[in-house]
This record gives sequence, C-alpha cells and structure tokens, in this order.
Amino acid sequence: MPRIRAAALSRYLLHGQFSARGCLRAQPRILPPILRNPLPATTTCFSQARAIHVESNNAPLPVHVPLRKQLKDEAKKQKALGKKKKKNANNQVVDGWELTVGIEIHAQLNTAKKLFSAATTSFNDDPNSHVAYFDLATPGSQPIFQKETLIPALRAALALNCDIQNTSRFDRKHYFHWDQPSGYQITQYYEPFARDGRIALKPRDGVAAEDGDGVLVGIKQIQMEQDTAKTLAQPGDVHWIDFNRVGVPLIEIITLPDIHYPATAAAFVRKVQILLNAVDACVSGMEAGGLRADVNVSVRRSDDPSAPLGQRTEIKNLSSFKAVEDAVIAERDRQISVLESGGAVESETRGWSIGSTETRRLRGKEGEVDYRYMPDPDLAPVIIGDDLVNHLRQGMGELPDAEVDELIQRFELTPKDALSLVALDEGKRIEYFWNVIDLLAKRFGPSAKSPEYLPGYQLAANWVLHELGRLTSDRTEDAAQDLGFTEDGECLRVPAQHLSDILLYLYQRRITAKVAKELLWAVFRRRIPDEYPTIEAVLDEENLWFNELSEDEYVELAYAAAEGQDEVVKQFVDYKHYPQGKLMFLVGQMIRLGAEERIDPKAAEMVMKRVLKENLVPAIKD
Ligand SMILES: Nc1ncnc2c1ncn2[C@@H]1O[C@H](COP(=O)(O)OP(=O)(O)OP(=O)(O)O)[C@@H](O)[C@H]1O
Ligand SMILES: [Mg+2]
Ligand SMILES: [Mg+2]
Repeated sequence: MPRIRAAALSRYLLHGQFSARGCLRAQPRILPPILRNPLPATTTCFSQARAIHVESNNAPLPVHVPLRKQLKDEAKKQKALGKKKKKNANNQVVDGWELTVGIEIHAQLNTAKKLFSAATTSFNDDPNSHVAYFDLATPGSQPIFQKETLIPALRAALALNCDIQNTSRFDRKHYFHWDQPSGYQITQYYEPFARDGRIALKPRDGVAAEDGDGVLVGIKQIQMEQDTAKTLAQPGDVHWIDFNRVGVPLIEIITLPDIHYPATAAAFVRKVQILLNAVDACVSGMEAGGLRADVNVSVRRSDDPSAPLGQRTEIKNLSSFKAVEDAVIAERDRQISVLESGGAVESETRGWSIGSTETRRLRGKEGEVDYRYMPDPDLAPVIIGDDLVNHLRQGMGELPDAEVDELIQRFELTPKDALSLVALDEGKRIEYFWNVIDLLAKRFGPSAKSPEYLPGYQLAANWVLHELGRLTSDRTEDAAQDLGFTEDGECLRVPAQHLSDILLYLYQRRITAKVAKELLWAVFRRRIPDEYPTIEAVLDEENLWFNELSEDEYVELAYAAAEGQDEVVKQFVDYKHYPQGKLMFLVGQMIRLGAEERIDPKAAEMVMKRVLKENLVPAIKD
C-alpha cells in the first residue's frame, strides 16, 4: 500500500458532511528563528460552544512532575537502595500456574471538540477554561453528539481490524464521584460502534519468549465514551478539579482474555499506542496521559486446562508500559499466594503506584447492577454508513508493521532500530525521517534509488535515531530537552533541510564526521549566525569543507607515524590475532602528526594497514 503522509491524512472529509473545523486538532507550533521558511501557521479551531470561562485566581498552580521524571527518580531511588529489580525475562512464568490477562485501554481521541458539546478540547490551557454548560451537567443542557469525533474513532477501529457496526447507541453508566458532574458517564455498553478486532503481536514487538512466533490478541469491542474531570490533589484533604477534561472523547478498547505473560501485556499496550498514533486517532501517549490502561488479571492451576478461568481482579489507571508489566507480575504473585494459602481471590478493583511492588485494594469491583446501565434517552442512535467506512479505509495509509518491514528491507535497519524510529515521539520522528530521506533523494538526483546511495540513507536513519537522541540527553542544556517534532514531519530544533544538507556532505565525504556532528550541535543550540542562510554558507564562510590529504600525503604520514615504533610494527609479524589495537595506535599517531581536519580516520586506517603489509613488515622480516 502506498505511504500516505500524515499531513495528507488530515483530509478526512466526506462529501462535505463533516466540517473541517471539528475534526483533527492541529498542533501548536513555535517557530525558531533559524527556520528561514516558516512552517504553515497553525489552524485554530474556534468553538461555537457557549463556553464558561472562569477567571483563574492567583493561587499558585500545583507543581506538575512529568511522568518520565517520576519514573527516572523512582529508578534512581531503587538503585540507591540497592534494590535493582531482577530482570523480568525469567519472571514470565510461575510453575504450576497459568496467568490470564485482559486489557481495557482508554485513549483520548484526536478531536477539536468534546464528545457531546462544542467546547474545544484543551490540554495545557488554564484550568476550567474550556467548559460548556452540558459538561457541568447544568440543568436544561443537552448532549449534542459531535459527529466529527467519529472519524478518529473509526480510524482507530479500522487499524485494530474491527468490524464497524452500522448502528451503535449511547448508554448511561451511573456512579457518583466529583469528577463526573452528571452522576453518570455516557458510554456505549449494549451496542458499541466496533467489535471483533484483532492485533498480531510479533517477537519484535517485545512479547514474552514463551509466546514463540507471536500471539494474536482478540479485541472484543471498542466503545466511545466521555472522559472525566481531572483531579489535582492538594495538601490536606483538598482536591482541585479541572473540568477541561470532562467530556473529552475517549475510546475504550477491550481485549479478550488472550494474554498469558506479563511482557506480552506491556507489548500489547505499546503496540496499540503506536497504531493509534500512526493513524492519527490519538496524538498523545501514556507519558502525556492520553492513554491509560486497566489490566484484568486472573490465575488458574495449569494442570487442568478445561477448568474455567480464575476470578479476575482489575488494576486501574496504569500509565506506563513498565507499570503494566510490573503490576501484572505483582498481582499474579499475590493471587497465587492467596490461593496457595487456601484463600479465595475477591472481585475487586486495585491500584498501583510507580515503584511499588504490590497492588493495593481500592474497592470491591462494581458489577453491571451497580452501574444501572440504561440507554441515554437524549441521544439518537449513531448510524454509520458504509461509504464513510470505505472512504476511511482507503485513506488508512501504511500501518506501522508494514512501515517497520519497509525500513528493514529498504534500508537494512535492525528490527530494533526500525521499531524505535516508528514508535518515537508519537510517530512524529518517522515522519521527519521520511522528510529527510526525500530531501536527500532529491539531492542524489534521478538515480536516487540506486544501491550506491544506500549508505547515505542508512546514515540518515542512524542520525535521526541516535545522533538526534544524543542531543536531548545532554544534561547541560536544560532549555533544550525537546527536539520539537511536528505532526507533518518537521523538527523545530533541527530542520529537515539542515540535517539533510549535513548528511549529504558527510555521505559525499566533503565534510568529516567531526565537523558534521559539530554542525548538528550548532543547529540544535541555535548557534548558527543569522547571516548564514544555509549549511553550505556556514561551511564556506567558516572554511570547514574537508580538504582531504592526497594519497601520497597519507602514505608519507603513515611512514612518519611508524618511525621509531619498531616494537609496535613487530607486532604485525606472525601474529595470532590481527593487532587491531596497535593499528589504531599508529592511526592515532598519524592524526597527531598530520593536520587533523584534513584526515579521514577510516582512510588513514586503510593506508596504514597497506603500508604495514606491503612495506614496513617485509622490511622488518628481512
Ligand atoms: N477471568 C479473567 N481473567 C482475566 N481477564 C478477564 C477475565 N474475564 C474477563 N477478563 C477481561 O476483563 C476485561 C473486562 O472488561 P469490560 O470493560 O468488559 O468490563 P468491566 O471491567 O467490568 O468494565 P469497566 O471496568 O469498564 O467498568 C476484558 O478485557 C476481559 O477480557
Ligand atoms: Mg471496561
Ligand atoms: Mg474494567
């Protein structure tokens, strides 16, 4: 299937039935001074909602510690305590017991509006600034289904190989909590919009070794529902509530109980996140809180495969892949010890905190009866036409599995690198990679597809993945921890044009790797002076082109470097293993003696090797 760019995918509209505004949320962009050709301006979605704006008071906002930092801090704490977690590889199975896991994933849809009000979805704005009357269950307000929200929901369901239901309905699920002003959540229970999907997990997705060649996980159903308000705990028994999130459209993806190993549970959630990002159904992942997983865990003795599944417990709101794996292991072990000591597993909802080793009871599990499900009388059934489904199916583009295969075949990347490229930055890094590849191909000209250019493309993969990764791991530059990838494959800190220029010159050996890396840092740190419009200009003005030594100059240098090093040179006579270390020592001497900026270490190594073999060693032998 031809690749369709994310930018092109935003044209989801069908015969004008959907408004462009209510559909996909555009990403805010900040333009760096270095970008000569500014990116297209952000499209803003104006809400028609009668939004209630609450003036923010002057109280300080609670300090938000990003999840990534929480995880790192916890790992550090554990390390300091000498409690380095044992490797999970051997913690996948407990002899005599079979584990069963079913997962519910709640994912925020990539929409401009809420599910039943035209208030805009917002994630970083002031608390309680995007709230319509209906979101607060103000008497007299009514839900108005925002049909554009169906588009990302349907794309998610198609990516998960589900059957789309022509008719689906909304139900009320009752429970009382401050985060749900109406006292019920509108969800789909009796008739969800998608059923009977499946995802194939392969070994490269990180499933447990026990799953062998992979495993097929069935998706029971996907339903649309409302998110709840966000609670911000304060010191004392005080809770602040941000209603911006209330009513934001979610999909709940419910699997069959098809998973039997902790690592496979984590691999499943990771794969769903990658898929949802790839089809633009969701734009943020677990770390940003856009995706949350509940895992249902049960165990039964493995000696009787015909026995019914054990009693499940549910661990709610897991917010990292590691938490999924760790919580499943902890809950499996807890249930086994309860059963082994003659007790019974209770149906309950449990919690998990980062860094813990045990799940904890939150409450007894609500059953269907507690929820008093009933069809929502204010909402008509949702009728989805086959024309819409077919239209969206045609626009799906290449899914991540196919993209990973393509990266492996076309550029000979390792599966690990290919997967990382596709998974990083919610799918934005791979868009950037393709942009860099396109720019490079343009510079290579009409024969850009010929195998001679493969090393150039491989260089691009390596740099987009590893060299760019190194930029943000530099702790000294606090302000620059984010590369700023955008949806349409641009990078605010390292524009694709600049990177492709650097890579082209490096591939052509017109600059050294050292200069290339220095240039990358300069671009990233915005240290390229404004008067240099292109990388070429920097190289010209700063005299950084690689003016390589001639063949004769290399040979001369090799002799000079070996002079007085007879002991070292002797090592090349009758060796058991080729003395590579000694060779590199001599190359080091060449670089020290010669003009470093004119030497390519690889070329120096080849010349030194040849000079040793053909001239110096025979001389010593004599
Ligand atoms: N015995 C079992 N062991 C492990 N998982 C199970 C078992 N039985 C059911 N499951 C899984 O539990 C999950 C049930 O999710 P579902 O949304 O249908 O119900 P729920 O958890 O009661 O609802 P909610 O949490 O949304 O209120 C499914 O993923 C299913 O595969
Ligand atoms: Mg559920
Ligand atoms: Mg559940």
